[in-house]
Amino acid sequence: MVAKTNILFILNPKSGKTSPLNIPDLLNRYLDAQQFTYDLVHTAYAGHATELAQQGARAGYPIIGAIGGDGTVNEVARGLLDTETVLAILPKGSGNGLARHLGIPMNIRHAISIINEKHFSAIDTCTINEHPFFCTAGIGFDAYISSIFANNTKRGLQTYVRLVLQEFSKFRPQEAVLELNEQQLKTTVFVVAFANASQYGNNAHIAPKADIRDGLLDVCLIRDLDFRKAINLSLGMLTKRIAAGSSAEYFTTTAIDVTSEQNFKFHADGEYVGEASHFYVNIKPLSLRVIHPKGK
Ligand SMILES: Nc1ncnc2c1ncn2[C@@H]1O[C@H](COP(=O)(O)OP(=O)(O)OP(=O)(O)O)[C@@H](O)[C@H]1O
Repeated sequence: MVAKTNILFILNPKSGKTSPLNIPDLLNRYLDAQQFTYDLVHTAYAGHATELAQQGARAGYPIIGAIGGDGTVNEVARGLLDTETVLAILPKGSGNGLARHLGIPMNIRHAISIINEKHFSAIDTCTINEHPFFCTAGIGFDAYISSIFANNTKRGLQTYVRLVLQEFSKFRPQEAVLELNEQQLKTTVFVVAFANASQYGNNAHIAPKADIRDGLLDVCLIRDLDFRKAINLSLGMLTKRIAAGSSAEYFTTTAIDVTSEQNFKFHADGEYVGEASHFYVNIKPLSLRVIHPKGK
């Protein structure tokens, strides 16, 4: 008899919608019991998922599943960097940027069926000032919104859109110097987005051409925006046509430095990290194994 693969699932009970999904029931019904057994643990605090993932990898689980949103996926994935352990994602957040990029279904039952197929490949991973990210990081307006969002009791897309509309007119772009590909660019910055995957989540494609296995960061620079351009840009993100407009400029690189006189707020995978006046963002090619549908 072939030994079954034991999966450790790490569930963030705080992520996603208020109506709780019965995860054990879904796993018992839809995870292929011929192939797999599983253990399920809950996170007890922010950051716990990284500790649990590291412990799980050391204990020899060949697959560790993150059940939550992008914050949870980030925490689990950073615990699996430089290990052989394969990440699985059961999306339960509101954004689910990495899952969407990889073609993982938003429906948990269907996402479990992707695990049953056991198809995985390696993807690139990135860091911003030593903070790992897997989907996108950024400085400027998107990070400013994530800093307010972090203190908000309500999460989800509606809250996010409300905050964007409320804060847009208050936000002031800042000067910065970008250094990449042996060139310097002194510019006003509304947003610089560093994209490993194409989207922020919620199918908002900030860098539609980003390829998660090409060893390159896609850098999106938005120098300044008025309200009319912001509406066009938002529509462009949702239709993957942002690059056709004039507000966003794109560069590809393996590493980028950003310096400024004033601090910028920054986020990694949508979670607010803090402020800094110097950023170093780089990419580590094919450094994380992830389960995803074949052909994605
Ligand atoms: N038990 C816990 N109690 C409080 N916070 C937690 C707990 N476990 C994890 N967290 C934190 O919850 C935050 C949000 O998690 P996550 O991003 O997965 O969900 P979400 O915000 O609902 O999804 P999305 O980012 O897709 O909108 C993360 O920053 C994580 O550190």
